[in-house]
This record gives sequence, C-alpha cells and structure tokens, in this order.
Amino acid sequence: MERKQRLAVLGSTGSIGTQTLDIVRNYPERFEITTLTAHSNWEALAAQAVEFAPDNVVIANERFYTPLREALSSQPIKVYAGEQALEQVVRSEAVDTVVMALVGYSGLFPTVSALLHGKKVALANKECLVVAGEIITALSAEHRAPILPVDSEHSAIFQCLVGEPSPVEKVILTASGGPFLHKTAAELEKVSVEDALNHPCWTMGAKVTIDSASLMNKGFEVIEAKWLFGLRPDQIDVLIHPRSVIHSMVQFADGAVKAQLGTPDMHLPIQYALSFPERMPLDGPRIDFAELGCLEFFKPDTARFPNLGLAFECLRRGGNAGGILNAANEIAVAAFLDGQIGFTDIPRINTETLARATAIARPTLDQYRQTDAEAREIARSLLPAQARSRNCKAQSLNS
Ligand SMILES: NC(=O)C1=CN([C@@H]2O[C@H](COP(=O)(O)OP(=O)(O)OC[C@H]3O[C@@H](n4cnc5c(N)ncnc54)[C@H](OP(=O)(O)O)[C@@H]3O)[C@@H](O)[C@H]2O)C=CC1
Ligand SMILES: CC(=O)[C@@H](O)[C@H](O)COP(=O)(O)O
Ligand SMILES: [Mn+2]
Repeated sequence: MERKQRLAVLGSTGSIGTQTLDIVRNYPERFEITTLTAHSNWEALAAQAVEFAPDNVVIANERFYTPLREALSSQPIKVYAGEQALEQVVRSEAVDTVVMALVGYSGLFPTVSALLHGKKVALANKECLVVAGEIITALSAEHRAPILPVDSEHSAIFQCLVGEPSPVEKVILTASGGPFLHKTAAELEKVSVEDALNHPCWTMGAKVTIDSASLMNKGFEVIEAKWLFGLRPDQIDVLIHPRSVIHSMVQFADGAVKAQLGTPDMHLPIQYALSFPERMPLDGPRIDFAELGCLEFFKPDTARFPNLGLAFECLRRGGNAGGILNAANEIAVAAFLDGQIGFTDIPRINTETLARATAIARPTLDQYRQTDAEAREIARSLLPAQARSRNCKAQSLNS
C-alpha cells in the first residue's frame, strides 16, 4: 500500500484550512496531518489537534501559547508559538506537502522556507506571489518543489493545461464582480462593511472577501497567474462572470478555448492540488446546465474599481511594486473592516502608497521586508488620525 501523504496545514482554522481538513476526513487512508497552525484561535486549533493527532501545532500569536499548551497537555503533541516557528515546522522530514492557507504577507516566509526544503506546496496564499513571485517561482524551480495552485481560477487554468503541449495564447480569468458589481461610483462611497462581506457566490475569510468586492482580489490573481504560468501582462484578460460557474479559461494559438466549470466550492481545487495527477471522488452538488440557462459576461470597469488597474500597473513596473500594493491594501482593508475608513478609501490609499514608496527593481528578500514595512507606514499615515493609532495598536497586538 502507498504511504500516506503527510500534510502541514498552515492556517488550519481558516476557510481554506478547515476545508482541507474536510478532505483529510474523507480520505484518512490517503492523508495524515503532521502540523496544524492558527494565529489566535487556539480553541479551534486545540480541537483540530485532538481530532487529527499531528506531531506539532503552532500558534503564531504568542499570547495564546499558554492556554493552547494547557489544552493539549494530555496529548503527545509539541506546541510551538511565534511566526518563526511557522518557517521551522514546514522543514520537517515528516512533511511531504505544505497546504499554504495563511492570509496575506504572513504566508511569504513560510512558503519560502517550504520551497527551500523541497516541499510540495498546495498554494492558496496568493499574496506571496504578489509580493515576491519572482523569488518564489525561482525557488520552486531550483529546489524541484512543485507549486500546485489552490485558488479556484488558477486551479481551473492548471486543469485546462494538464496534458496540453501547446503554448498558451492567453488566459481569461473570470471574476464574479463581487457584491457591488452594479453600484455607481457615488453608491460605492456609502457601502457598509456588512454589504462588502456579503459575497454573491463564495463563503471565504474576511480579507479575501473584501478584496473580491474591491476587485483587488482579481488584480492579485492577475499577478498570481503571471508567475504561476509564466505569462506576459497582455496574455491575461479579466472577464466579469457573475455566477462563477466558469472558473477560468485558456485560449490557444488556433483560437480554441478550454474552460473548467464547477459549482462554487473550494473543496475541489484543494483536493485536486493534493491528489494531482489523480482525480478523487468528491460528493456535492453538480452543475445542472438546463437550470443554468444563459451565462453572462462583461468587461470589468477599472474606473469604479481602480484596484484592478493598479495590479496591472504593478505588473508593468515589476520589482517591489506588488509588495507595496499588497502592504497598502492590508492596512486599508483592516481599517475598512474596523469601520475607520470607507470602501472607496481602499483604492485611494493603495494608489497613494504606490506613488510614494521607494521603488526597487530587483529586490532581495530582505528588501521585500523593508518594502513591506515602508509601505505599511505610508499607508497608515494616510488613515484618519484616530484610525492610525488603532491600526498601530492592532498591529502590536498581533505580533
Ligand atoms: N477562502 C477561500 O475560499 C479562498 C481563499 N484564498 C486565499 O487563501 C488564503 C487564506 O484565505 P482564507 O482561508 O479565506 O483566510 P481566513 O482568514 O479564513 O484564514 C486565515 C488563516 O490564517 C491564520 N492567520 C491569519 N493571520 C495570520 C498571521 N499573521 N500569522 C499566522 N497565521 C495567520 C488564521 O488563524 P486564526 O483563525 O487564528 O485567525 C487562519 O487559520 C488567502 O490568501 C486567500 O486569498 C484563495 C481562494 C479562495
Ligand atoms: C474562490 C476563489 O478563488 C476566490 O478568490 C474567488 O475568486 C473570489 O471571487 P471573485 O474575486 O471572482 O469575486
Ligand atoms: Mn480566486
């Protein structure tokens, strides 16, 4: 019998993390868990650890080390805390595959560490490619550490390309358009956090849901596609497709277009990244084409949703531009979720930070760190005074 695939699930308490554990539950003969991690939700992490009996767990926020350790005191499970521990656990001999389900910049250095140690990475964390795609893809090639896309659009493209020897003419990334697809610029000024969190098709973590509403998510996915599939900016199109049935498409030199379709359920792309090249059975609803009727498509509007244009600008600029945009966006989204700024302040802060931060053409990893710190500082300075101090407080609580 084949040995089980041993998984380190980073961000196991989140949306992608918990759906990964559903797959492990369905296929205990195929997968076992070596590592589970969370940021603050130590109770959920402890419950997962009792169920899946990993070798170790990491709580990134050190403030929750003691309660987690106490909760697991009767278990033969090592308990670590802090961000450095995330980089260490992925290196273990006992890990075959790292499921990278951390959100934001926090995914960058653990991904680097996993690739440096030749691990297969099932990658949901698109931000690490937005910030440092050149280094990430170079490490993957150098250390023969494959990156399997989990993001639904990139999994769709990957599925269209399996066994396909011909070069790609272009890819068409589909976008739901989010909850504000038909809002006017004036209406966008007044939308609430609750409205923005109400995604029409997908249930996801808060940060990516806000990014979907502002089209920052699609912009990040354009950059992600460039690095995953080695594309030029003019080979990447974005198409609004509100029902999210077609997850993305690939066009070839003879004009043929392949698409991958499915219900909006992340279990499929996560499972495919883990089982590739095999497809394993997955229960759940199937598309009823007769019921679907017609599918709609529109061009995106970058005047109402400037974040998409900013991402294309970052592709053209290269260097550390993606790192600046990502850092600004993380500050702006946190402030929006905290009720401190309006929805349209997000692209405003992103635009202004991109204009002000120091551009570096070929950054090292250390320079990516400096860029992240500088861009966060600039973005914070653009928040209203009251939000600025709250944002700094939230940052220090997180560390
Ligand atoms: N959700 C989805 O359907 C999709 C998500 N993605 C991408 O996958 C990634 C994860 O998204 P999602 O699962 O929605 O996010 P969630 O917010 O649901 O989960 C994030 C996970 O990371 C942990 N975490 C948060 N901040 C930190 C930090 N600073 N250091 C260490 N751990 C941290 C959280 O721990 P805790 O629970 O303790 O806060 C949680 O386990 C994102 O990059 C997103 O863009 C891509 C496609 C679809
Ligand atoms: C499920 C997934 O992959 C998300 O990244 C999704 O793409 C969000 O939807 P939109 O960004 O298209 O609204
Ligand atoms: Mn996506």
